[in-house]
Amino acid sequence: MAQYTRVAGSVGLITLQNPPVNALSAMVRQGIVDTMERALSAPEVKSLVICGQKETFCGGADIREFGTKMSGPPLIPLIHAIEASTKPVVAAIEGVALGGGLELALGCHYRISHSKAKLGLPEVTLGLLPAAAGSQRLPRLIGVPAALDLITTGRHVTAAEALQLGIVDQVTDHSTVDAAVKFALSVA
Ligand SMILES: CC/C=C\CC(=O)SCCNC(=O)CCNC(=O)[C@H](O)C(C)(C)COP(=O)(O)OP(=O)(O)OC[C@H]1O[C@@H](n2cnc3c(N)ncnc32)[C@H](O)[C@@H]1OP(=O)(O)O
Repeated sequence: MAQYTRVAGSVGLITLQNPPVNALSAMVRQGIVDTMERALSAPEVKSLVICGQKETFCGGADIREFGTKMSGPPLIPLIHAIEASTKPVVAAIEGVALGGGLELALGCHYRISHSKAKLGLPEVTLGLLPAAAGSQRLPRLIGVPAALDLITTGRHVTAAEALQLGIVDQVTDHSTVDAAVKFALSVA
């Protein structure tokens, strides 16, 4: 699921909650849809931050649901709705942003990463390609050669490399959520 709180007066904070890596289960996807709707319809909320609980952003699709019947809202329109949000959305990336987790972050307008975070599109290691528009958003953000490298190798990049490539906008050694909330206030 996803928890919604309002912080710093005008920032809607959406926290993904699905231990151990906040994977995008049906309940988490539904939680994102519900909390986004709540934040977008609240006039006092001017910008949003999406983070994961327990210092991990998101490990991607929930591998425990592989081979089960699809339920809950699909990921592609959900990420599109975030991208289309009239209120700026900032991803606060700690731990990992992998697969669908990075695709979710790529749909946000800005990404702030902790210095120890790892980001990547490891779908190829499962015999898949990024299917939630990561294969379009990543090349748009960092160019085709760098995106092709990440998509075809599935390698994880450090926060420092992600900053150098242009995947993230800022890296912090301190509280990523605090940095993302400050950033969200500045772009509201
Ligand atoms: C439309 C399609 C959208 C998206 C496609 C995808 O997202 S494909 C999936 C992409 N994600 C991955 O491939 C991530 C796979 N996981 C890892 O690489 C590592 O587990 C990770 C996250 C780097 C953590 O590594 P670490 O060595 O720290 O721990 P460990 O591998 O032992 O994992 C800890 C527990 O987390 C569980 N877990 C990991 N990933 C997922 C996941 N995606 N969904 C559900 N659960 C996940 C793992 O099973 C361990 O559980 P445990 O009960 O402790 O054994």
